Amino acid sequence: MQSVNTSASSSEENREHTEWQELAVEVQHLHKAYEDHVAVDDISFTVKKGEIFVLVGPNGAGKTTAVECMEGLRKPDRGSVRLLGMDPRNNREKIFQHVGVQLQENNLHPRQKVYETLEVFSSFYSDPAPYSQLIERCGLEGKENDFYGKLSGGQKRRLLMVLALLGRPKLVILDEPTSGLDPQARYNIWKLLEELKRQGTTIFLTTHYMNEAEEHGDTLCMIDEGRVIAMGEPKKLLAEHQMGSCIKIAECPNLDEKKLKTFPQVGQVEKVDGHFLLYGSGKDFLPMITSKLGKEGVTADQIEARKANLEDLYLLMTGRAYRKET
Ligand SMILES: Nc1ncnc2c1ncn2[C@@H]1O[C@H](COP(=O)(O)OP(=O)(O)OP(=O)(O)O)[C@@H](O)[C@H]1O
Repeated sequence: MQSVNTSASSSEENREHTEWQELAVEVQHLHKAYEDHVAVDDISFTVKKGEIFVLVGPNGAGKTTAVECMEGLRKPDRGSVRLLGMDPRNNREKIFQHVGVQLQENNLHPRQKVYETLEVFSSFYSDPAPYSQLIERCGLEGKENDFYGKLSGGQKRRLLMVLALLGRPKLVILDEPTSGLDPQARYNIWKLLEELKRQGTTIFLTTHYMNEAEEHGDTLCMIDEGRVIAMGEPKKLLAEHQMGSCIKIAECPNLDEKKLKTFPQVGQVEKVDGHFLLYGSGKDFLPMITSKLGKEGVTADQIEARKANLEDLYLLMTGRAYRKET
């Protein structure tokens, strides 16, 4: 009897240990308020080692606050954060050696040259990555002798990315790394992040670009008003919400949202600026709906069909109107 119990408990411990070893980030019941304004309201998620985890949400949703709590820069009111098994507020030195964090733009001195900044940051690590390769990958070659303050916004952002990667981190935390970058720079940054992922680096980032989240994210976490509203693999999230295809229909006197919702295989219906958006899935969804619409007097030129995407889901879940910020 005893040996069964021992083995059960040790297998339980092993399971927990293995689970823990597979996690790069664990955020549990995180809560943070600024005076009486709750910015992060009881959010929990885990990031598996080696994945790209994307946090999205409207302006003011609480992403940066959550990221700053994760980085140990803000003290949560409640809840816990573990990065590679460590509390970021109590293990700053160790975390710094293994977790690459993208600094804010105003953290660097404008009169320091790019190469001086890189030299200083390299000296913090026992085995830094060769910065010449990283600046080339981030499109900053030739800028080594420029003052930081003279770089463009996009170049500054790319330098901050290089600094985050200098220590060969196991985990990288990036707040809107591709924001404000031109399409070529975005493409190159994603190529680099995908390569790091293949080498085993875990990547956590926030973005407003839903196409990037859909294309590169292994797991997506959507927050709104400080709370998690959807989480999972992008493709599975779309499937769960029956968002395979989107049919845009011009408004027509015979149709309303209630009626459209009764059509077969329809998951979601939205009325936007003089037309309806009808989301659904199933292999005969498009021909069936087109035929049903034809019977209601809708002509082919009043219908547009396309694949539904994560931006559709995001807009559906977070709404299209601006929120009043408090
Ligand atoms: N230092 C602060 N003091 C008071 N309120 C703050 C502070 N920082 C953020 N807030 C408020 O907390 C809420 C969440 O802000 P946060 O910056 O975390 O959102 P976000 O999702 O990162 O937004 P964005 O996409 O615009 O960067 C907002 O309502 C914001 O006004």
